[in-house]
Amino acid sequence: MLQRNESLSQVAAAVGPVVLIVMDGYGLSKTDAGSAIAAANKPTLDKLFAQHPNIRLRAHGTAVGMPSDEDMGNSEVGHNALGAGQVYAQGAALVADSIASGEIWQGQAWQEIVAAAKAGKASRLHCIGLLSDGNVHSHIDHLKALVRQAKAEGLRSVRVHALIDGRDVPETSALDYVLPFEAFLAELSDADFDARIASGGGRQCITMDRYDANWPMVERGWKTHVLGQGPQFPNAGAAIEGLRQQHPGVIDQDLPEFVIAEQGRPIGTIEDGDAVVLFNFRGDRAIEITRAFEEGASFDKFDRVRAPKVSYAGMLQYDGDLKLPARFLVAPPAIRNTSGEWFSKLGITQFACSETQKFGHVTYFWNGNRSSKFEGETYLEVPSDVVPFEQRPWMKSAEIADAMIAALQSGQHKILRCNFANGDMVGHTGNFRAATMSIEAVDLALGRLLKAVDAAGGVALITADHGNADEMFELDKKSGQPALNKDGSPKAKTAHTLNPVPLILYHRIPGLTLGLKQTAAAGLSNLAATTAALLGYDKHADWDESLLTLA
Ligand SMILES: O=C(O)[C@H](O)COP(=O)(O)O
Ligand SMILES: [Mn+2]
Ligand SMILES: [Mn+2]
Repeated sequence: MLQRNESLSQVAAAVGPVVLIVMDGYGLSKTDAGSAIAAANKPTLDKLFAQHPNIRLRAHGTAVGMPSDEDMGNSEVGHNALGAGQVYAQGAALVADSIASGEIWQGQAWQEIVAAAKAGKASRLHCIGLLSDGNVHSHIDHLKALVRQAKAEGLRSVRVHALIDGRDVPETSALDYVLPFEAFLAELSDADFDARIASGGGRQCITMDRYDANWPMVERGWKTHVLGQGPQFPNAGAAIEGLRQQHPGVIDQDLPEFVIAEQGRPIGTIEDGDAVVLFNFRGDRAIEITRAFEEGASFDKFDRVRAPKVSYAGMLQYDGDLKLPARFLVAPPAIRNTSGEWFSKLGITQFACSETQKFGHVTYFWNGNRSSKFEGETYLEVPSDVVPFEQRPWMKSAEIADAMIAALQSGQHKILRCNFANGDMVGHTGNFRAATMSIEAVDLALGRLLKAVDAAGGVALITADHGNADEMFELDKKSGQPALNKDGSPKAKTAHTLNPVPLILYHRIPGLTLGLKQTAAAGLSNLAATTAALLGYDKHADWDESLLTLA
């Protein structure tokens, strides 16, 4: 149980609602070079930083449960840490460890996959997933381990369905992964074992939709991977080169689908009796394609044309409540005692809001990858546009602000949380000007929202889950200046950054002076206890400490 803290009782008595605002993709860069945040006109944020207590939080690497401090943060691990108040070894680390110890191969799930593939006509394993070392959704080393083990187990054939990244890694780096990987498969192949890439496409074009935003993307992936429909190429390297020629200027994540074929016949359609592993470990973008494989005749999201009877496994279980998928190779982190759960147990009402693209971030990820609500929680999803976000950099920031303001005015919620997707979603497009506008849109929304916080006598904690818009250009490691393309233009960066994020404490409650303490370890996981402190409670024993200070 969370205990009341007497020394905080005056604070709690003075504080109305507590508003938690996540500016997705808003990092604090060391330099203004290439920062869309530095370039943005953002009077509200400027004032917040100048006039209100603010500190830096660690939002990457081991501070959020990633294997190493070379790993950038991401929305899953960031929102898990924010909501759970603690840091768990995350999917990336759990899978790497399980492979290193060999435990993954001893597990029942893998054994069943091997047995099923062997029993099938083609002795074939399909591996679908994101082909990069981004370590956000997947890691190519995990895929290589799967292929090696498939051979060691005596399977005769592996087909890889490669989603092209360019979003968690440099924007046109596809061939840096595809070519060595095709060489790796060729080297492993022999008279008894045949491993090849069979299909693929840009991750923002096929298969990896999330939060039911765009099912036609998943349908396109299904047609590509399962039915073998799409433009044909002799191998994936040729596919990338060919598609780039056909679609000049299109970056990797947006490349259309491709199918590898011999004499006009796709080499790796998915058939009855095959085994399929989705080697992504992160859940949000893995759930829809998993449903397409696992659901029976009631599946109504698109016409599958043919639903092969396969043995399917996820690298992890993506949703523990929905048991999706039923079979998984590595157990996900068992995230317990989240702030959502404990505040709910205390009868504290909670409101969570974002637009579709980040809706699951403030609900499912926030609550430890749990898809059902805790008692006293109210969720509101603002439907996202289905467009390239560089065309609408304001996204739904105004509507989210409207919804939060209405929720504050209703007086029904004690804790309200929201996510502004802009800095991240527009940051991922690599479009500097649009990213600058995206930050300006957040600033405008924030200005309105904070007025409502004042009117309600509330306190706002404003933070982010990781950086993105803070570095829109690849920076030269030595000079710190933007790296240049051959034509002298700066090299766009689409991935997250390793920068810390802000935590700003905002309120205008008369007579109340609060501060934030900057500690060396201060990170996203300190937010839950800080929120509890504002409400007059000691933290849960599992949570990292509160950063609130009293004057
Ligand atoms: O899925 C994505 O869009 C990127 O891989 C990571 O972005 P997110 O972690 O901010 O969602
Ligand atoms: Mn994010
Ligand atoms: Mn992102």
